[in-house]
Amino acid sequence: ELTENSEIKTPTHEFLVSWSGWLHERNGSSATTHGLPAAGEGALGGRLEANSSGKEWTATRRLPQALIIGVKKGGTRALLEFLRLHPDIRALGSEPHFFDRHYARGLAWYRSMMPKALDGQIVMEKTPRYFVTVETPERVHSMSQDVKLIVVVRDPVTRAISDYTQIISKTPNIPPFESLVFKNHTTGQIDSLWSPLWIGLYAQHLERWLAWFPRTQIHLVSGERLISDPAGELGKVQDFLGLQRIVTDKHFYFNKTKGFPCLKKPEGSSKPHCLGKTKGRTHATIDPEVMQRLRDFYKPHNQRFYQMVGQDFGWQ
Ligand SMILES: Nc1ncnc2c1ncn2[C@@H]1O[C@H](COP(=O)(O)OS(=O)(=O)O)[C@@H](OP(=O)(O)O)[C@H]1O
Repeated sequence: ELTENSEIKTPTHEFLVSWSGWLHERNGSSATTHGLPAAGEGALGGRLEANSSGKEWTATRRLPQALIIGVKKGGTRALLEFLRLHPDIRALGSEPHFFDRHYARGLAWYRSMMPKALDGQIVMEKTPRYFVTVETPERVHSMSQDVKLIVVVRDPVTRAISDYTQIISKTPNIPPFESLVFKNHTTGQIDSLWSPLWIGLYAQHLERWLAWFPRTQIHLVSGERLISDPAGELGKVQDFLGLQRIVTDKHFYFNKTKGFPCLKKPEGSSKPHCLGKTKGRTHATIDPEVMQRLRDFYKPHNQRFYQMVGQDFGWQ
């Protein structure tokens, strides 16, 4: 199910998402691709029907022009699903893990995984692990110097607990969060190399990206605001991508049972839709003292991150 973190295992096109069956609201504009009829992947696979102007449009597989590179548990799936409502975005549903795991397969393979797109449409994918893998920035840069990079960041303490919640759901016998956090329980030294904590050292990871890409090419999304004001965050992402603001507050509703914003009409459907069960899980209650230790630990790292990006995310 594409709302999960399904990873591409074999070079197959079966994972490719289909073009929207849902006609997007588009401010009455008849601009370029917005004027196309909704069509299935089959229709996009070859030549599309001639449109009203009698012109033919051919969709091709292209390398992505935008990537959601992280962070794991930041809200990357929500962002991708929301962006997908935009008729000028063609997004791969699963995580291809090209730059971190399947790089040896080559760019032709990577391109073949991408959904077909028309001229003017932006092709994108999300693999949250890219943000923290050392070799990725250089590899992405060698594919394209102009690629637009998006990072969804979330309070690193909450993010770590979210990560742990996923780990324990798969490996129920692992020790409690409170004991994994410390390298040495007696001294209270934090184990910053434990993956759920290490991923939250955003400044450290971002620094590696900034060695290859200018700051202007990296857009940061607040994972918290993506929940409290999805339309506001989506507006900024659309601006960053140079797109018309088509995904707006009209597309969202707050689902009280889920406790998260959901889509009134997701891509390819006319029914309201929330993300799957693994998104928006109930977190374990963590010892408040350990929480405070973690907040203290992240404080200087967060401050450095705010300075680097020129934005204060307000994490405590
Ligand atoms: N609209 C909406 N619905 C459900 N969940 C939402 C939404 N927006 C953001 N989130 C938050 O997304 C968190 C999962 O992040 P990711 O999708 O980046 O996770 S993953 O890295 O792909 O595993 C997930 O983390 P948990 O709450 O810990 O499950 C959510 O808090």
